[in-house]
This record gives sequence, structure tokens and C-alpha cells, in this order.
Amino acid sequence: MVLTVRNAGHPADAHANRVLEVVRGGFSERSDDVVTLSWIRCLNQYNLRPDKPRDPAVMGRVLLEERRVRHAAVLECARYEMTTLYQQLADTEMAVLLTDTDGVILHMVSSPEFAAEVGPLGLRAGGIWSETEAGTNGMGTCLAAASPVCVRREDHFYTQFTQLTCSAVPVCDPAGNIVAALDVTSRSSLMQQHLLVLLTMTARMIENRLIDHQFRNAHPLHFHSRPEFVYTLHEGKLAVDDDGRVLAANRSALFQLGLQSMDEIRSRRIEDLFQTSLPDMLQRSASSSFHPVVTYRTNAASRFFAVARRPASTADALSLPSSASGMPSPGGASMALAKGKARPVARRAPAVARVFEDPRLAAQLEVARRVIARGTPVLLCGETGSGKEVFARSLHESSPQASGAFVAINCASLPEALIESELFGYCAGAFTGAQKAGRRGKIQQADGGTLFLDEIADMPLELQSRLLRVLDERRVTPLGTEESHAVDFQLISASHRHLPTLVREGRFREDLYYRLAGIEVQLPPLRERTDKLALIRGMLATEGGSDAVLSAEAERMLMAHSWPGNVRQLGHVLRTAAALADGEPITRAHLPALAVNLHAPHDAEHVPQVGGERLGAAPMQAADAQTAAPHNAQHDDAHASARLNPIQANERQLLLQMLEQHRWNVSNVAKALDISRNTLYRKIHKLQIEVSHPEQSA
Ligand SMILES: Nc1ncnc2c1ncn2[C@@H]1O[C@H](COP(=O)(O)OP(=O)(O)OP(=O)(O)O)[C@@H](O)[C@H]1O
Repeated sequence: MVLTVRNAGHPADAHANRVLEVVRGGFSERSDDVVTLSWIRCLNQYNLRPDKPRDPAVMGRVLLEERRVRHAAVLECARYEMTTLYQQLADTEMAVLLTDTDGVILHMVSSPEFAAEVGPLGLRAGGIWSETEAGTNGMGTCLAAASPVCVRREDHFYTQFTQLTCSAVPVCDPAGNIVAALDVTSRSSLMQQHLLVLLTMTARMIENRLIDHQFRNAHPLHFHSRPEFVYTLHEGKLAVDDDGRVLAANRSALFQLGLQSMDEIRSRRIEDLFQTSLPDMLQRSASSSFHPVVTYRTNAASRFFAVARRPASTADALSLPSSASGMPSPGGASMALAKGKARPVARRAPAVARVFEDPRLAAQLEVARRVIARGTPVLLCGETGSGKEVFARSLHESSPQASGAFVAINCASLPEALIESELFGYCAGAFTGAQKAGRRGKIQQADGGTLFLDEIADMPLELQSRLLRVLDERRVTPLGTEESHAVDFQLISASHRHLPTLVREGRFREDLYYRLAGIEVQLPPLRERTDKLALIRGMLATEGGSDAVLSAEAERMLMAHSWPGNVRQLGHVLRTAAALADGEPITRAHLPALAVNLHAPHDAEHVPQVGGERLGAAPMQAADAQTAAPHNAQHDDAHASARLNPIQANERQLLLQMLEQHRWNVSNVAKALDISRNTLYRKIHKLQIEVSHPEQSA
């Protein structure tokens, strides 16, 4: 079904007449519900006429980008949650949308088909859905009424929107002001109650993230009357300054403390709320390894379970469990460490939508979760880029040691000489060039958390023996000292190489192999995964920017590709395609690497890589072989690429290839990429491509 847009001037239809009748007839047909009140506002305050629909108002790209910059915090906090909600709803005829307080759509997650159908109605990034522009509708009416609303088909003011049903909820900043509306618009009018609940939960998650984001320098305090609800969406959450004064609170915190508004809690001290102080809470939380500790409400008998942490921004903070948001919180989502020890900041988790819908993968994750909870080491095997680290992080975040650090070390990327000091640490003056104060090794950093040894096959044999000893004794001895320290960590290791073969060849210790492989998990390559589509859509939303949309053809190409570089390659391809598409729907023209790849043998040794990983041929090698780049383009290639970041360098290669293919005819390249010549020139300039070729006429 294709949705229709009625032109202005269309004769008043039955729906418009009904709206007019209800409003003018003293609205006896409907009570004073939110929809009728909105119709009255539309007619009497904004002078809209249901029989005179307007053309959809859509903001230009430059203005939209300005708004997105202005609302960067809420956008950043909402993106992941919106993608997750979209995946949960699993309905292709629906969109998840976020507007600012003027009703301007900042971000939209939907299938390309649905986006194409509703785009002409203005339901797309930049579309303005305030009540004053679009009459009664989910987003606009939610903002006007400052409350959750469901606007079913004929509830809309204008007939052109009566094929849609929208549910929307407000999203508030930590001060309690509405900053956005979160909306689901679909064809179906069923299940709206259920939808409103899901939307409200998603809005709460975004609000919790906003607190983390805005109060990175404050101490987070999590609490609930039931311990199992701490670190969940239902927890009360406070941001507290160094003096123990409350800077912000989430809704659940207000509710649990019996308060009505932020004004009642702002600037109050922890001692006014609980029978404890911030230093006491921090100390007790650290000694309980950040498991909730009992505290009582001041002047009341109510009991709470609470945890206080050091600010996410401090140097002694480390990764948080996924907790209330399901993902590491923005800004590094950190926590202070157990036993009050200062620890360095752990490697920041990539902000990815983690998709594990493939039944085999999901089952493996479940088994690994159960096993690691009993202290058994997990060995992850799988091709390069198949998601071993992402899997390991997910495992850590749902493990009993989730409140500890996830400390990763890639044994392949460090020189042999450095692995030892990185892993075991060293004391002051251990060797020339050592830091004065000495340094805690990764193993000690992982105390109370998870140690992830990536590319374990590359660990030198002599270090394998030392590691084995640490695993057996649960003690680590830094370089340059005899003193050992007790350590307690979960162990996950990973390799894309076949360890039993290395054991047979004498290159890997057999005893260590058995020690690491308490359970061995084989991660499937992307080409064998059944959740490829969910992964493509989920990653496009995170990699490609807010308005990246795939055409049906592009989606087919992505689904059909053999993906020798696995999920990592998919990420690179999507990011590059979105950059080339520049806001337009992604088409075949934006996937040149796939076109090349499709003709290459399905062998990792021969397939060129988009991202430049060492998976066989160098990036663009196949393309270079087909068309020789002109001397001046090649000349500065290395220099220019070195100045660009990897994505830009990659984009530059693709663009050079296209320019070559079209014999440097900029108009033809612009046409092939479906962008304007000006945009193309801007890209050429930005990517430092020398255009000394006079443009050839077609
Ligand atoms: N399940 C997933 N959901 C979303 N993105 C994923 C998933 N798995 C992997 N990715 C993406 O693919 C990239 C590569 O993943 P990861 O680093 O975990 O692979 P790997 O197997 O550890 O690679 P290597 O063998 O090179 O160490 C990540 O940056 C991440 O963005």
C-alpha cells in the first residue's frame, strides 16, 4: 500500500468534517481527551483547517545539522536505544523517531521501504511535526500536552495522516525539562498500550544516559528498595558532587524517596536523604566490590540497597556493567574500583549495537555465560573480525564480575618485549625507560573483573609459562620485584588461529591451551549467520549516522556478499557507503567495494578489504589492477592518506577509483554517486584529491 498525500485545496472530506463538527459542536462527541483538546488548539489557536492541509514542512539539511549539533547530547544518548527498540518491535512497517521540542525530526530508524513510503508525508529527518505545522499527531501533541499520547488513525487532524498511528512520550533532561519526543509511528493501530510501555521504558533509559552524560564529573549513586533492581532501569539514580550534594536525580529516585520534583532534591545532601554520607557510601561500596549495601532513609524506617561510585571522568574509574541502559554509558561509563585501589582507565568499549540473534550464537553466549559464572575460562575461536571482542565484552557485562574492569590486551599488536611488562607490570626502576613510579600490569588491572587476551596464539612461549603460573597460583609478580600480589579475575581468550595445530607444531603450550579452553566457543563467520539482516540494520544505524537508509538493491548486495572480513568489514563498508551517500539513500553506487569483491574469488587471500585490514590483498588492489591511476593522483597518495583518518583514507581510495572509472568526469561521478557536483567537489577537496585533470565532457 502506498500512502497518499492530498494536495492543499482538496475539498473537505468526511474526516475533516468530523473534526470540524466535533470542535464546533461543543465537542460533545468526545470528552475533553487529549485528542479533542488538540483539535481545538489546532482550529482555534493555530488557525489550521482540517479541510485545507498544508504541504509537509521539512527543514533543509544545513539547518537540520545545526539542530543536531545543538541537541547532540540527547541524540547521542538516544541513538542506541532507538535502534534497540526498533529491533524489539520487529515490524518493518514502522519507524522510531526522535524530535526536538519544536517537533523537528532529528533521527529516524526504519526500514528503507517504510522510509520511502512515508518520506513524502514529511516523516523523515528534518520533517517538522509540531502541532502548529502538522496538526494533531503523536510527536507534536505529545510536546504540546507534555505527556505520553497515542494518536490513532482518525485522531489525526489532517486526513493525509489518518493511515498512520503514532505513540509518543516526552524525554526529559536531568533538570526535568522536556528536551525531546520519542515516537513510534506505524500502520498498525494494534497494541498501543504495550507500545506506550515500551516507549516509556526507552525514554527512561535515554534519561538515565543523559544524567551520566551531563554529570560525568559527579559521583553516581544507584539505589532501590530491592537489591536486584540496582543497576537496572528501575533503579533510583543520583548524581552527587564531591561535597555530597545532589545535582540530579532520575524519576525513580524521586518516586522512591517520595519526592515530587527535582526542586525538592537538588542541593540536598546525602545525609539529608539517607543515614550515611558520601565518603561512607563510597568506602562501603568499594569494600563490597560494588554490590549494593544496605542503607536507611533519614527519619524513616525504609531500607534501601545502594552503591556509590567515583565519577566516570576520574582516572581511577573503569568500565561499568551495562546496567540500566544495556550498554556502557556515554563518556566511558566508568566506576571506581574495588578495595579502594586507584586503577587506570580501561579501554573504552566501542558504541555498537550488539546483535546476537543467530540462534547458534545466542545459545553459545548463554552457555558461555553459565560457564564463566562458575569461574571457568572461555576460549573464543573465529575468523578475524567475527566479533570475538564484542562477544567477550557482552559476556563480561552479564557476568558476576561485571562491576569490575574489562581489561583487553592484544598479544599480536604488541612487540614481544612489551607484552611481559604490559601483562605483569613492573616496579620502580625495573628497567631502563620504565616509568619512575612503576606500573600495574593488565593482570592486576583486571583484578575483580575480566582479562581478555586477544590473539593469544601470538604470545611468546616463555611468557606462556609465566601466564600459566599466574593462572595456577592466582598471584602475579611484577617485573623487578619478588613481591607477588593476589589476583582474582575471569579469563577470556581469543584466537583466529587453530590452537591445537599450534600445539602439535610445538608453538603453543599444551597445558596452557587446556587451561584457557575451559570451554571453547566457535564464533560463526558473518556469511553463515542467520541474523545478518538485523546486524546490517543495527550497524547502519550506529555506523552510518542518523539518516542513513539502504535501498532495497543495496540491502540485497550486502546480504549476498561473502564478507571475508566479517562484521568488521561490514562496519567499514556501511560507514564508507553512508559517507559517500551523504544523506541520500545508499545505493549500489555507494558500494563500489562490493561490486569489485563480487567478481573476486571468495578467498580471503584474494579479496580486497575495504578497511585496509590485513586479510589478503591490500585495499583496492583489485581495482588498481583494472585501472591505472594517473601519475599525479598516485604521486601524493601516500602523503594524503597519511594525513587522513582511516575512514577518510578509505573514502578517498573509493573516490579515486570512481574518478578513474569515469575518466575524471566529475559530472558523471556525481551522477553515479547520486550527489550534486558541488558536494562532490567539496568531498574531493576534503579528501585532498588533486584534480589537475580538466573535466572531460561526457
Ligand atoms: N555482534 C555484533 N554486533 C554489532 N557489531 C559487531 C558485532 N560483532 C562485531 N561487531 C563489530 O565488528 C568489529 C569487529 O569486532 P571484534 O573486534 O569483536 O572482532 P574480533 O573477532 O575480535 O576481531 P580480531 O580477530 O581482529 O581481533 C567491531 O568493531 C564491532 O563494531
